[in-house]
Amino acid sequence: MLLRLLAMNTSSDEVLLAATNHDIEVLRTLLKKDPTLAKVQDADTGFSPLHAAIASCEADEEEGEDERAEEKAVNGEGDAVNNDALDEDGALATVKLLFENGAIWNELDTADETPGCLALRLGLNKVYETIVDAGVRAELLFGRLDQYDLLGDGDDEAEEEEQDDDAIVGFEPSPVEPRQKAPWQQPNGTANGVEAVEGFEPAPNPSYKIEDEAEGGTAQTSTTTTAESTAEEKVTEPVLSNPNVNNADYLKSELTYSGDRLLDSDKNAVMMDWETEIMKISADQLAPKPGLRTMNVGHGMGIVDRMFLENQPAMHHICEAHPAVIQRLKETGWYDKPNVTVHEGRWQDVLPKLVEQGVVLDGIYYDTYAEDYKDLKEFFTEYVIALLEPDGKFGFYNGLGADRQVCYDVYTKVVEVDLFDAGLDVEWTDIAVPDLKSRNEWDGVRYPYWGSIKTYRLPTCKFVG
Ligand SMILES: C[S@@+](CC[C@H](N)C(=O)[O-])C[C@H]1O[C@@H](n2cnc3c(N)ncnc32)[C@H](O)[C@@H]1O
Repeated sequence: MLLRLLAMNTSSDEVLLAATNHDIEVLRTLLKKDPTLAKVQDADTGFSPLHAAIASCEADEEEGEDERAEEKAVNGEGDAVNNDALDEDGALATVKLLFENGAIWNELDTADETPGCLALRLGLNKVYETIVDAGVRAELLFGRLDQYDLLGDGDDEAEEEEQDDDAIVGFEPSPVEPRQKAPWQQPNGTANGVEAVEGFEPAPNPSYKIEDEAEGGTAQTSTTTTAESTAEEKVTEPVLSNPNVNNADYLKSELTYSGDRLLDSDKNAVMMDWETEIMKISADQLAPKPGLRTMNVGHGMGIVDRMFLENQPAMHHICEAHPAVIQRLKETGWYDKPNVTVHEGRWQDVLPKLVEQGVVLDGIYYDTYAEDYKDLKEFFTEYVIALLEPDGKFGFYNGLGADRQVCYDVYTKVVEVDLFDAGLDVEWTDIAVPDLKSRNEWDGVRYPYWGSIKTYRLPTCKFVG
């Protein structure tokens, strides 16, 4: 890569080369002239300067096996292995400088790796942690901006509707994990088809844009970055490739219960039997003894509701919005079970009524489908705090960013901060994710998730004491 870049002479190439060489002085000069250069991408590899700074710590492909073995012996398995690898500090300084200039933490290269994926794969732990921190700051910042954007003046319905239809680029829903969508997840899940969220430091020229979603949701995002182009010049047409990714469309779609899974009409897994252990531990954490008052939002296959009932609650509320699932609840006798109340409708409509009625609960679980992080946030900021006993517990299905480790790590921290803002402390219980691929769990499912993630982090939240 180094040689190829040497032959180039545009500002983009210069910045990629300086990043590759961890040449802080040159990089600083280039970025001072044009900070948007922190966001360029190499046309062939899709490398951003962040990728370049990290990738130069990787062993050369031409390097012989013997040399590599020798270096591994010196550096230890899993550590970065070539001479440049010894310059993790250089990579770290470069990465920090790039973030200060608005580099994008979750940009994908053509090999479908973000800078964080690369750092993790190469064992560059300090760089990885810096990227996670930058991702957290960027996501928190955009979360706040999103909130601010949605506030509007509050008295113009047309304006509010319009705002709902707008999308900040980088906040597109994703079919990669439709159960819970983190804002950055790209519409079609392909490499380079992503318009990502900026780095944490306010860039001199903020480059996120508000764009109207295309009607019908059928095309793809395309991002073109030429050697001289900037983030502002990227051509982005974010639209949905999956008609079921928003909650309203999902609730109108057909569902299929087939043995060990519940699929939507696009063959996305709404719920799968392998998640039983997660449901069991969640119910046990939230209602550890008989006689408690519990609620589950999102019935799905009814697994977590069965687990709640095993713990003999004094009352158990179920809130479910999909007509096919409600039909199933009727057919399988849930309406007749003692101490169970089924609430038909979206939690957004049901919960305000429960608050009004003065319902108080000891345990609340949230596991819906085709909703975004901001829905989960609204759920705990508005309703958990209104319905939960002072010593009650709240849990949710934690699949945010579960398609890659760096995103999962970022959202673990983002949700922790937002929970704390809402007055809730979270404790994580680690559960090993089974090897779903070798068990053929994804056969017949459109978008597998939990791909590379080995540990599910199960949240149990209590009011800050
Ligand atoms: C992933 S499944 C829940 C699986 C469940 N935890 C289990 O153990 O089987 C999600 C459920 O949430 C329901 N749902 C989606 N959006 C909803 C909303 N806004 N309000 C209430 N239920 C919703 C879906 O119809 C679906 O039944």
